[in-house]
Amino acid sequence: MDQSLTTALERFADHAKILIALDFDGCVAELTSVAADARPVPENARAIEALAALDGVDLAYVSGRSLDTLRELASPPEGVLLIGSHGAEKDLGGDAPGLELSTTEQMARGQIIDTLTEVAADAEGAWVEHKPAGAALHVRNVDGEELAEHVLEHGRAALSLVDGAYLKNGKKVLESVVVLATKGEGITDLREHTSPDAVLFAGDDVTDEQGFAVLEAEDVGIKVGEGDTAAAHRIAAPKDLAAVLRLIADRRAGHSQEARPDS
Ligand SMILES: O=P(O)(O)OC[C@H]1O[C@H](O[C@H]2O[C@H](CO)[C@@H](O)[C@H](O)[C@H]2O)[C@H](O)[C@@H](O)[C@@H]1O
Repeated sequence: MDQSLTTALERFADHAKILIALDFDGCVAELTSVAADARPVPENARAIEALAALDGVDLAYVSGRSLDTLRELASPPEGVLLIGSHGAEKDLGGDAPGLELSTTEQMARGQIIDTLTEVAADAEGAWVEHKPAGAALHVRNVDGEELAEHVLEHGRAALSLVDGAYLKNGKKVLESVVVLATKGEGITDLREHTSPDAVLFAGDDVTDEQGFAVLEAEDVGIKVGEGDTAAAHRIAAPKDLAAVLRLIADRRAGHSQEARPDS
């Protein structure tokens, strides 16, 4: 870990109340060719469990996955807050109703699924994930970069004819949703809900940039992997996240036996 990240994490860990918000795929879990096979890297899962047990720490997943899928794949410890569907779904621990689509949105979602299913039928390896607010066209298993990009382009063109379909690009995936929401809005909701002194957000994909965009001076943004980013810090891969989380947990556990510096 480079010194600037270590210094930022130590400063972050010393705040009395912190929020740690984590993307799932490509951040807590390695990317997999079968989307349903994604699971937290075991060291990351252990570090998340350790943090969840500490006072003054709120943990959250901020993911493009649906809430149901996120719960199943991530198996978050009790009390972890969940933002799903790129901000369109929330579980902040209360009785708030789940995502409810209007009749128009339901029709648009149906058209998105039909449109992407037709596109995928033309390309071996492509498949469509049905999601609460839309659908995702996956091309990770399409043979060849050029063909995969062509399938995504076909999807974008076909979706341009669907009223109310908003597009989100990701890693080997084109998502289309009927509810406009972002991870930035999700992180802002989490900040309002938990009132932390500082927020850490880590993510690997294009949609995570909207999360980094809402971070403030005391916050820490960590990009996982390669690519342009607004995050101030970077780690190479999901397996490197555990060291980040452990540093925070160890420093806070150490301080809990003495007075916390800023409390
Ligand atoms: O915001 P995230 O938690 O990172 O979720 C983003 C999307 O992740 C999933 O797709 C990605 O991960 C798959 C498993 O590693 C991989 O096969 C796929 O190519 C990636 O795009 C998920 O299937 C989507 O629904 C999420 O929106």
